[in-house]
Amino acid sequence: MIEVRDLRVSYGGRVVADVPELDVGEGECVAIVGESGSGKSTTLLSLLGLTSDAEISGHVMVCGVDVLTAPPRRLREIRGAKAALVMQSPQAALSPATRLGVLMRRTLRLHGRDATEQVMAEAMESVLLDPDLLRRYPHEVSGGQAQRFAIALAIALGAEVILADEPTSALDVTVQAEVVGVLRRLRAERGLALLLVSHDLALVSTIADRVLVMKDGAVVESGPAADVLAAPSHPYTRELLEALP
Ligand SMILES: Nc1ncnc2c1ncn2[C@@H]1O[C@H](COP(=O)(O)OP(=O)(O)OP(=O)(O)O)[C@@H](O)[C@H]1O
Repeated sequence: MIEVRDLRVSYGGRVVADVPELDVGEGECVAIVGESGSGKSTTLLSLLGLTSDAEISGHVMVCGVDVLTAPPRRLREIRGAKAALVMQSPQAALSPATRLGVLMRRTLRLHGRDATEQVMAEAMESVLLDPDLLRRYPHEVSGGQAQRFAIALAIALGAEVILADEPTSALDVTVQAEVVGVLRRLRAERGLALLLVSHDLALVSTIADRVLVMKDGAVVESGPAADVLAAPSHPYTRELLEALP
């Protein structure tokens, strides 16, 4: 689903992300962790060609598309459809005067998909949301429901990969668990691949198969999540773990 080799992203000659290898297969979850400014979001965004001012080199395949060489038309085909981006604050991205159902219908049509009540209801049910919520405005749902709606939108569009940037850090702890539960379920039931950016190692330990630890733009450690989190080999990873509450 995602295959990255020797990815290097720079702004004004300064390398902000240098990722030698990153693979996410069907049904897998890989997490990129590291402190603020370490290059996590830049890495994620560059996988969808969303770093417009950056100089980028390397090889990036996402859902069969060679992202760094593909024409814009090919990139638009995967963005938001096969590969969906889920951001920290979904409510900020939802238009305040548009009901959720209207937004879902418009988005489906924009991507040339059927927007039947059944398709929309199934997408809502896949994230454990009542389809009746489609009648509500964004301010009438909770943060956790809005985040699950963002995931439902991705599912309705046929997403095979979700790239999630701090998807739970704007939510309180119990609601975080709901969102993580939904993501786990989608992996198991639909083989959804998940690339997760987070600074929250407790969250990562509950969902990720593999972890990449970034510091100052470089990958300082990577491997199976259980190994990296149980016995970190790099001092920086140990520091991150010690900083856990
Ligand atoms: N458009 C841009 N122009 C110039 N520099 C940028 C741009 N976007 C990001 N950077 C720089 O790239 C570096 C990595 O930023 P990035 O947002 O990827 O880090 P991060 O690990 O995701 O941090 P956070 O957790 O705070 O989002 C930072 O030094 C940032 O200032």
